[in-house]
Amino acid sequence: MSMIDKMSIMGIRAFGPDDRDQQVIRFQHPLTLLVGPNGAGKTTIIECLKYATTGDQPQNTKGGAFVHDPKFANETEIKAKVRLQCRNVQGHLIQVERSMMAIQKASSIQFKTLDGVLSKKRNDEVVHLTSKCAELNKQMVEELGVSKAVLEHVIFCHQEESNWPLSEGKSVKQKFDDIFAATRYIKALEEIRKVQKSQKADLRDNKVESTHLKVHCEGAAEKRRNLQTTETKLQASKVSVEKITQQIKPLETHIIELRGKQSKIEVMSGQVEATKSRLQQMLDDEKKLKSRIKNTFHGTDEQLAQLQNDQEKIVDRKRSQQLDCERQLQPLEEQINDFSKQKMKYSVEQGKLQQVVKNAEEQRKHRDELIRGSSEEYNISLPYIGSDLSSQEATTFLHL
Ligand SMILES: Nc1ncnc2c1ncn2[C@@H]1O[C@H](COP(=O)(O)OP(=O)(O)OP(=O)(O)O)[C@@H](O)[C@H]1O
Repeated sequence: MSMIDKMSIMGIRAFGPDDRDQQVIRFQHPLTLLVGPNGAGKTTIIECLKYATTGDQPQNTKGGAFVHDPKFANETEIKAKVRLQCRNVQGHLIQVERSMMAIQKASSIQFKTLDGVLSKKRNDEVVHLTSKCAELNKQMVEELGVSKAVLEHVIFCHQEESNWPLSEGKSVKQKFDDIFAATRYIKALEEIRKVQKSQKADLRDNKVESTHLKVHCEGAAEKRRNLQTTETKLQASKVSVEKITQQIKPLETHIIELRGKQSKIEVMSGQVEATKSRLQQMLDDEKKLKSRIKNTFHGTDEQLAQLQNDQEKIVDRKRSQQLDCERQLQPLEEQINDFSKQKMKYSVEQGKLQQVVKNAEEQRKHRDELIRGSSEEYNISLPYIGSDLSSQEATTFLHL
């Protein structure tokens, strides 16, 4: 629980602005009673407590009325300061200091709020939070663990406003709502309902999804098991493949050797085939030769050799005779050639002459027609009318 230890006031309302005017109030626990005559400053102390904790000045003090009046001090400038020392909700010592300034102008007082500072011990080190860099009022609410509404309307309630529970219902309700943070609570409830609703929807979706996921999980587990089995099989297969590969290696070498042998055998079988076909050819030749042999020789090999020798000599002689004949034949062939050429020449001449004869025959026929035509025209009787005219007859006709 938070607790107020002491507070010093300077330059607020009737409290003077000089250092010697500074008043320090030590609060007793569990209860402190402020007793004094009217105008002694009891209300001011409560106002200062509220100001120090919430940062709020009393109502109707805008324009610097909360600060000690400069006219009273015969000063143009008054600096007011409230310093409050207390224990926060964790029991740690904290101190808050707030300052204001009132400057006397010709016809009015200018008011300024100066920086506030919250000092706090953290790990044996004093940390200062200024109102420049932190939200001092919010920080104080957190430190004291009491809401601003409670500080304002309950703990440090101004005497002039202490009758608020008797005021009209709407404002009473508003204050109670603020004190009990009902508005926030209602908002929070609404928010919780919204979140609950959305989470229920999410939950429904998640349930459906989880059903699907369960199915997927089971499927995945099944697949994982299958994968494991397959991997085991694969491993075993790899081992056996390795073994077989090792066994195959010498076999491959053997196969290479066998292939070499096979190609040699193929070459040899080709040679055998060729030999066989040659043999067959020779057998056929032998058969043919044997069929052409009319008289079988029954003598010895030497006699056969002698006979062959004789035959070769005869063949040589015949060849020499053939050569002689060929030599004699050559001029005869040349003569035949010349004769052929002459024959060709005569044939050409014969053709030409035949053409001349044909032309002469046509001219003669033409001549005969002319003679017959003339004899008919001039009524000349011809002895050989109707048959071809001889040259002499034609010449005779021309000399008539
Ligand atoms: N701006 C100011 N400058 C100087 N003095 C001021 C200023 N405002 C108020 N005062 C004086 O401060 C005193 C107010 O004191 P306060 O109201 O705190 O006394 P109180 O003890 O609460 O009196 P009561 O018992 O009548 O409520 C008054 O004497 C008033 O004249």
